[in-house]
Amino acid sequence: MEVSVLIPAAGKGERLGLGPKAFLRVGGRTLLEWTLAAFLEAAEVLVALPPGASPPRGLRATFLEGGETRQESVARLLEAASLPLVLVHDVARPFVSRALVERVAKAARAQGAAVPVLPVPDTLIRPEGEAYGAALPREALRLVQTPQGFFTALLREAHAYARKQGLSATDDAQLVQALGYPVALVEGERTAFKVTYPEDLFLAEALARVWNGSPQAR
Ligand SMILES: Nc1ccn([C@@H]2O[C@H](COP(=O)(O)OP(=O)(O)OP(=O)(O)O)[C@@H](O)[C@H]2O)c(=O)n1
Ligand SMILES: C[C@](O)(CO)[C@H](O)COP(=O)(O)O
Repeated sequence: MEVSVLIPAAGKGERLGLGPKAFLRVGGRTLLEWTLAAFLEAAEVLVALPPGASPPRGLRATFLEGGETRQESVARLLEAASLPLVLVHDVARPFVSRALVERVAKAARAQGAAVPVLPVPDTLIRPEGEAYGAALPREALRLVQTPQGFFTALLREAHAYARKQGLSATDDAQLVQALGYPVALVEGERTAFKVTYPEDLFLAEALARVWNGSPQAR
């Protein structure tokens, strides 16, 4: 697939508390190894590692040092990208299917920017102090995932604009939207959840035992 895959993997994993998640082993493989399995057809894979981390041997990827924030890590990965389409995917989402990768790549190739989203399965509220507060219209809301796909030139422009304006965001789509460029939505996958908190390891260990690259339950 003629895309540059950018894997921000330089995070400290502070909420999980077990060090950088890229090297966390689940089901006998690191999260980085699980993640790279979905991108074997990509023409180029670039991975941002924590400062001082030794690049793992035997993996088909180019490694560079990440930055202080996810946004800075992606900016550094972007500098090294050589193809006109990029997919940006968190190493913290190791169980990503090739079907999702292809779905995002297809939409990004057609529209310039695309991200996977999921409906919100729980009631969502805006608390008022310690009180319940107000319920939000969850049917109008979506959970955003990665991989996020973009024309490389568009994402470079978005990061340059963000640097100039002092904008920071939790994902790349927000930076592209800040340029006034529409971001398309495609169906995400609940199995592409982000390993963030200790309890997520129960889910990751269980999924690792049955994961065959497809998000469909047996
Ligand atoms: N300076 C940073 C911070 C985050 N990331 C990456 O961004 C993705 C999503 O971030 P998150 O889940 O928050 O990972 P961490 O930053 O490691 O987690 P925490 O916030 O709990 O420290 C992860 O793949 C992480 O490695 C990165 O490349 N560079
Ligand atoms: C990019 C992302 O995975 C989209 O949902 C999310 O914003 C990353 O958040 P984090 O706090 O950096 O884990």
